[in-house]
Amino acid sequence: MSYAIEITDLKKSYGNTEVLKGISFHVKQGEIFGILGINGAGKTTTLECIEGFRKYTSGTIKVKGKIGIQLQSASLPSYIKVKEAVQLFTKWKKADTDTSLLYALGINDLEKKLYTELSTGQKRRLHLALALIGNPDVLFLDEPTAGLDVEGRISLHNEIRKLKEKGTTIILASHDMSEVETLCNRIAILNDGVISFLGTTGELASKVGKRYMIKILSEDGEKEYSTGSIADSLLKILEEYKRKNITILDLKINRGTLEQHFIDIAKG
Ligand SMILES: Nc1ncnc2c1ncn2[C@@H]1O[C@H](COP(=O)(O)OP(=O)(O)OP(=O)(O)O)[C@@H](O)[C@H]1O
Repeated sequence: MSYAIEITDLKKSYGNTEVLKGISFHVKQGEIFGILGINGAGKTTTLECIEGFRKYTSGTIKVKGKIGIQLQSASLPSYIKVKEAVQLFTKWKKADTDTSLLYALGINDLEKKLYTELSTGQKRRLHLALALIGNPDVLFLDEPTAGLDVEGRISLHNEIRKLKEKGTTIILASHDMSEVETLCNRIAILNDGVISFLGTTGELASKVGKRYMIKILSEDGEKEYSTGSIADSLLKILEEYKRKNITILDLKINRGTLEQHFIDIAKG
C-alpha cells in the first residue's frame, strides 16, 4: 500500500500546554481522509504541522508529492483582484498560466472583482482554485465549506469528489460530521490530544447502527431516549406515560446518527 502521508507519534505543545499528545496515522494515496474534533481539539494544528507551517515538538511527518493548501478566509488582502491573486499564486508556484481552474470552479467571470467583493462561497471557490494551481498531489482543506449555504456546500463537495476521482489525495479538517460522512473514506477523531477513533465512516456507522433514538413530544414537552432495543424501551416508556396520564402528541424513532456518535467520541 502506498501512503501519501505518514504521521508517527506527533506531539505539539504551545508553551506548557500539550495540544497533540502523540498521534499516529497514515493517509493512503488517492483517498479523502478527515480529521474531526470539536472546537480546539487540534485539527488545524495537525494540518499546519503536516503542511510545514508549524513547528512540532516531536514525532515524524512524511508527505509524498506536491502539496496544495486551501487558504483560510482573510488570508488574502482585501483589495487584490481575483485575477491578480491567481497570477501571484501561479508565479509563486512556478506553474503554467491556466484559467481552466476558474472555469471549472465557476468563478471565471469574477476575474476583475476585488477579493473583498466576493461572497463567502466565491471566496471558498477561489481559495480552492489557488490551492489547485500547480496540480498538487496532496490537497489540504481546513473547514472547506464553513459558512456556506446548503447549495454552496453540495456544489463544493462535488468539486472535491471530482478531485479525488482524478487521483488527488485529500486531507480535510472539519467539525461537521455530515460533511465528513459524505466525503471521506477514513477519519480520525481527535479528543484531548489523542486519536479516539480511526477507521472508515462505515465502521463508525456500524457502531451507531446498534442504537436508536426515541423522541416523544407530549403535553409535558419533548423528551429523548437512547436505546439498543426499541421494543423493550418503547413499551416501558409508553406504560410510564399511560400511568402518569400524560397525552403523547408525537413520537419518532430514529437510528442514532453518526453525528451523535461523533459527539460521544469527540467529547470522550
Ligand atoms: N498559536 C497558538 N498559540 C497558543 N495556543 C494555540 C495556538 N494555536 C492554537 N492554540 C490552542 O491549541 C488548541 C488547538 O487549536 P486548533 O486551532 O488546532 O484546534 P481546532 O480543532 O482546529 O479548533 P477549531 O475547530 O476551533 O478551529 C486550542 O486550545 C488553541 O487554543
